Amino acid sequence: MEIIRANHYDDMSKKACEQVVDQVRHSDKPVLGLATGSTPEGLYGQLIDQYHEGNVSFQHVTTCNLDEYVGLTADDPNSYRYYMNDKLFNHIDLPRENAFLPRGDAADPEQECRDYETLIQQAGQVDLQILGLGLNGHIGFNEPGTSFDSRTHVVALDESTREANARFFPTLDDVPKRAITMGIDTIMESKKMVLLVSGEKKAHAVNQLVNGEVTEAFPASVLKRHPNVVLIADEGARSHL
Ligand SMILES: O=P(O)(O)OC[C@H]1O[C@](O)(CO)[C@@H](O)[C@@H]1O
Repeated sequence: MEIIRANHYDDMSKKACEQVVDQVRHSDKPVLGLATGSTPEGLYGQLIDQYHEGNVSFQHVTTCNLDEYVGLTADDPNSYRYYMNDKLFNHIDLPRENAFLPRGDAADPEQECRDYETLIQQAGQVDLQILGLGLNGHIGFNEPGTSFDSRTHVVALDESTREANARFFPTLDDVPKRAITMGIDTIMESKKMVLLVSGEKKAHAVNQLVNGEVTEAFPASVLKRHPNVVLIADEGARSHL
């Protein structure tokens, strides 16, 4: 795993933006795997700036997001579809029909998982996957204990994850209890991964990732088995290394 040392959050976002722009410029039909949460917001802001400055176009890009809450519709402000529209898709020239997330309001979430797997295969596999890191080592919504062989599936969210994400909802009770997430094996099929981590509160998780063993108890540790992973971590996130 290559570690790129960023000074601070904006620097991390800039360095991640360079990776994405490079990928988009040098592929005919790039497939980007995208993530939500607070961490990639700066990256998305930088991508919008690059687009407005005429440095990159997304007309030939397909995107597949990692996850979505079960039960939320696309127009629910807490859905990840809404987040992606608001933070990125509404501001760039990505054809909307090329922007995929699992449908949180699908009548049959299990079937939606199977359909999403098919969709990723049809898109032609993810060239570059953006990842954030949960405090407990989760990637996507793959919580500790998730099999490394997992494909896209419905998960029951850890209480700690619901609490961490409660800041986006009116109350903790409003945070959905289930989500659809790409599985770990699905994520590992990406050709390249860029893991973004910022801030001292993630320093413990970064240390466990870099120096700990590969174990299903810490899902992100699986990334050490992938040949092409870049960790972009700012000073706070690296403070326990
Ligand atoms: O970037 P944040 O908000 O710290 O979240 C880290 C990870 O947790 C999730 O938000 C899920 O809880 C992921 O989507 C994200 O990658």
